[in-house]
Amino acid sequence: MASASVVDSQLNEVATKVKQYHFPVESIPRLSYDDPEAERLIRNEEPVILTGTNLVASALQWSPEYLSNNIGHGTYTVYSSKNHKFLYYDDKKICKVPTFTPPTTHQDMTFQDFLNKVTEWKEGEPYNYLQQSLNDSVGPQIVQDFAAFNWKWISDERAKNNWGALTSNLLLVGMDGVVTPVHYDEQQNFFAQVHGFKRFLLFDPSMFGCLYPYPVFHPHDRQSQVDFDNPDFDRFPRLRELKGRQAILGPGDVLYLPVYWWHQVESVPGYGMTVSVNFWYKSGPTEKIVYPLKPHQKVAMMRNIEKMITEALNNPEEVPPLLQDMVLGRYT
Ligand SMILES: C[C@@H](CC(=O)O)C(=O)C(=O)O
Ligand SMILES: [Zn+2]
Repeated sequence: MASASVVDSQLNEVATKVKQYHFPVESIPRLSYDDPEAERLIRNEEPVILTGTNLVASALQWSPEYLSNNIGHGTYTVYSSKNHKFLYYDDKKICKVPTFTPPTTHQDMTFQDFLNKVTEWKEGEPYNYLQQSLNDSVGPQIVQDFAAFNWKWISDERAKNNWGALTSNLLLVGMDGVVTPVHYDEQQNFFAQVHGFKRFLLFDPSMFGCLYPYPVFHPHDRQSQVDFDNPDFDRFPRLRELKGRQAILGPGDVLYLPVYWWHQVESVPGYGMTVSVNFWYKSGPTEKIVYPLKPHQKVAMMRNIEKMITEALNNPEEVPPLLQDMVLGRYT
């Protein structure tokens, strides 16, 4: 397990290697977990990298090899993609878009089979990304490591910020260079980096108009239609206004990723496989409506309006003309 100073020097090196895109990025603050400023940012639903939480200190030994030797012989969901991008889709919504073709496939396999696929991988073959909620199928050593997470710290954070229940811990084991393209989630997230380095690109909820998410009824709901590697400024002109934030995480780092914040997550190419564990929490109730509404509240409102219109029309194809009739030439 690398010391904090080794991780810091590696982070500086990684920062020089990550891909630059068309938009400017500013760094997310990197603060000790007990810094009052860190607490203020979390309270204010702004992202912050936390050091020293020891949230997953017991998992810093979770190299892919350690996991292969200790996770047991249960099966785990492994996604495969023809390229390094893993664009999420909700298979329950495919029925709404008959022409939809899933960009990835997935199958359940043992961790050992997954690791064999990765070690035997050759250029041109599909990329693989293990993404599985941690459950009781893991071996006793992993259970012991999981139980030793700093649950007191994270439970105190949940209570202090009045969040809802922990919904899941996703174990993420990625090949070198895999990317989860830009999207937002509807849960609060403490994202713990365990092995290897990940670069997050973050965009605050007010950037909704620059990131052109798929319609809510689409299988790619919550995902941006934009491809940062091939930005289509004709189709998505407000992409030019995009301003991003960046967080580079090394082993032991925890990123507070606020609900509705857009993020793209990259396993930094050339730094090997990555292992992460996220902690998704239901967001808390809105204590009191304060005007003007915050951008993420407007996103939630837009989602509800889209859902209501789609349901009322009972035909996704009628949604675009109705919304255009409502807006074009009247509000534009
Ligand atoms: C799955 C993860 C992305 C990644 O680590 O590839 C993510 O989007 C999240 O934790 O909200
Ligand atoms: Zn996410």
